[in-house]
Amino acid sequence: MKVEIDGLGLRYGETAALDGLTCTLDGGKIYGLLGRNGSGKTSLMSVLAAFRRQTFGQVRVAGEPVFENRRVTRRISLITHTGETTDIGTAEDALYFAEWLRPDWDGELARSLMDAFGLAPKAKVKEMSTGQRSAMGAVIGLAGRAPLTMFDECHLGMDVPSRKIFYDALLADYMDHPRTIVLSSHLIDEVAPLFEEVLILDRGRLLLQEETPALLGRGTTVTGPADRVAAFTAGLTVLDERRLGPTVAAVVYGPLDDARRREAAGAGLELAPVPLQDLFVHLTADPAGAPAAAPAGAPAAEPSGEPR
Ligand SMILES: Nc1ncnc2c1ncn2[C@@H]1O[C@H](COP(=O)(O)OP(=O)(O)OP(=O)(O)O)[C@@H](O)[C@H]1O
Repeated sequence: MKVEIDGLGLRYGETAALDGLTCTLDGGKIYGLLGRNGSGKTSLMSVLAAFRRQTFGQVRVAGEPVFENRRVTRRISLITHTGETTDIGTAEDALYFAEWLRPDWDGELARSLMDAFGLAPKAKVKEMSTGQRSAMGAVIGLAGRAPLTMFDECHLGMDVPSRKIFYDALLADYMDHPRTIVLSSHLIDEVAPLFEEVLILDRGRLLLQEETPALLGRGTTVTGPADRVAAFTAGLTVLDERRLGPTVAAVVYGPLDDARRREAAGAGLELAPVPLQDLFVHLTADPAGAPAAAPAGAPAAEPSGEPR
C-alpha cells in the first residue's frame, strides 16, 4: 500500500509534533521508523491510522485521504504499546473484535501465535502484564494482515524469547503475505535485520530515508595497528575509536570506494560494517554537542565531509 505524506504537520497546542514532513513509502516493504524520543514517530503513525487529524499538509494511503475514510482505515492497522485497541474483556473477546474489524483476519494464525506467546484465551486483557499485553497486540497486528500494518514500540515489556517469537512470526508471515509494515523501535540493532528501508525522524521532520544496505554502507569499522589506522583515517570523519592494546578499531562515517578499500587491505587493515544503531546515534546527535545529520534522502556523505 503506497503512503504519500506531503508537508504534514501536527500540533498539540504550542508543540509541533510534526513539522512539514514529506516522504513517500512505495509499499510492499518492512520499514523501520526511527527517531529519538519526541521526534514524532507516534504522531506520524497516529495520523496515518486516522487516530488523529493532521493540523496541516496531506496524507494519502492507496491514493486516498485517511481521516474519516472507513474504506481506507479498515485496511490500516496501528498497534501501539499502550494496547488500547486490545483492551477489551478477555483475550478471546479482543480477538473476536479484531476479526470483526479486519477483513483479512487469519484466525488460525491468531491461535498459533497465542499458543507461541503462552497467552490464555480466557485471560482478562486488563489483568495481563505489560509484556503479555504487548504480545496480545502483536497477535492482533499480525493476524489482522492489514495491507498497511504499523507497530509502534509494540514489543514494550516483552521478554527476549517473546520478542524473538514476534520478529520471527512477523518475518515469516510477511514473506507469505507481503504487505506494507512500519515498525518503530528503540531496540535498533535487534530489529534492524527486519528493515528493508529506514526512515529517521528528527523534531517532526524527515531526517533521512534510505534502503537499509545503502544506509549501512555509510559507515565502516577500520581495525588494525594504531599508527596504520590513524594514517588511513586521516581526513575522514571518525565517529568512535576503541583501543585494545596496540590495536585500534575506528568507526568512520562516509562510503569508502574500491580504491580506498584496496588501500586498507594493502595496509593490513580490516574493514567491517557499522551497526545501524551506531549510525543512528551519529545521525541524530544533538547539533550543539556533536556531528549533525545528513539531509533527508541525500546520497551518502563524502568521506572527508560531515553532512549538513
Ligand atoms: N497528547 C499530547 N499532548 C501534547 N503533546 C504531545 C502529545 N503527544 C505527543 N506530544 C509531543 O509531540 C512530540 C512528538 O511526540 P511523539 O509521541 O510523536 O514522539 P515519538 O517519536 O513517538 O517519541 P518516543 O520515542 O518517546 O515514543 C513530543 O514533543 C511530545 O511531547
